[in-house]
Amino acid sequence: MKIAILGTGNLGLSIAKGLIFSNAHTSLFLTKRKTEAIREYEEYSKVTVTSNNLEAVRNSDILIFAVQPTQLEKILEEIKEELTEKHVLISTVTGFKIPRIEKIVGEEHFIIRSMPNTAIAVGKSMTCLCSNEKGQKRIAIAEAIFNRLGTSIIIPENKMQAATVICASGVAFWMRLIRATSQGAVQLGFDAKDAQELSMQTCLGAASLLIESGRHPEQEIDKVTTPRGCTIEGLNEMEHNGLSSSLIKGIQASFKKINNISEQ
Ligand SMILES: NC(=O)C1=CN([C@@H]2O[C@H](COP(=O)(O)OP(=O)(O)OC[C@H]3O[C@@H](n4cnc5c(N)ncnc54)[C@H](OP(=O)(O)O)[C@@H]3O)[C@@H](O)[C@H]2O)C=CC1
Ligand SMILES: O=C(O)[C@@H]1CCC=N1
Repeated sequence: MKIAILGTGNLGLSIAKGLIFSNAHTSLFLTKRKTEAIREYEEYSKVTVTSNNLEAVRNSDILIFAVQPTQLEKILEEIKEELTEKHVLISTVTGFKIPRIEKIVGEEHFIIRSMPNTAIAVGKSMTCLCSNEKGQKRIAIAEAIFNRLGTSIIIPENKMQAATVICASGVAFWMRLIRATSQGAVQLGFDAKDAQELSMQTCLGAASLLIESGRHPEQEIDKVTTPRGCTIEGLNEMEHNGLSSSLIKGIQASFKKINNISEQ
């Protein structure tokens, strides 16, 4: 696949790393205006680093846009005359809806919105996808790319904001939970390095149990909570202090904010 990432910042570079390390491209163009920070990626085979978006578009079939929301309109205006029927446009830009993209480049193009997360750099992104009507014919290409870099699901566009909160912001939420449990482990006597290892691996194991068994979290909790034991003691103390409620409220606040941003 001839792929271009237009806007190789945090997310764009995470996608690039995932593509490079899974050998998913036949050529990969990485663009940004100040290229010094990503110049080293030219060492990888079939990777071109450039500030020239038009060159990247001309030489690629799949265009992944990973600029900030305020930068997307400008870049679409810049490249729209270069678009042909071979191009599949995949936007990762938060809150920038498909009709707005169509208004700039035209409805005749294959347009897909994707919401990956930064775990794409290690091939573990949960990515949500949706498309315009035309794009339905090419969404399998986006699935193929993002399934190499984790897991993907197709959702209606009106759920993209919610998906952003749960999956993209979600990485930050889970990081805090890992940090908090590491801090707890340090207080119980582990050094910081071991504490983080215990916390990360336990988190991975818990998620893997659910993924592999298909069971509900409470079924797994029942297996751990010995009557009158330490697990239920700790769990109930966390709930008295609002663990579940605080997470749900945080998710709601995040969702409210994302809806406000995309109305602006
Ligand atoms: N971070 C995340 O977890 C997620 C982010 N997103 C979305 O992805 C998008 C990117 O986010 P993020 O990576 O964090 O943002 P960054 O600011 O890190 O990256 C944007 C990049 O775009 C480059 N850029 C800006 N204008 C142009 C241009 N005209 N031509 C070429 N490159 C350009 C910038 O570099 P330079 O200034 O050198 O040009 C910068 O490196 C956002 O819309 C965000 O909402 C979506 C899912 C998850
Ligand atoms: O925090 C944000 O607004 C963006 C969207 C999801 C991840 N980063």
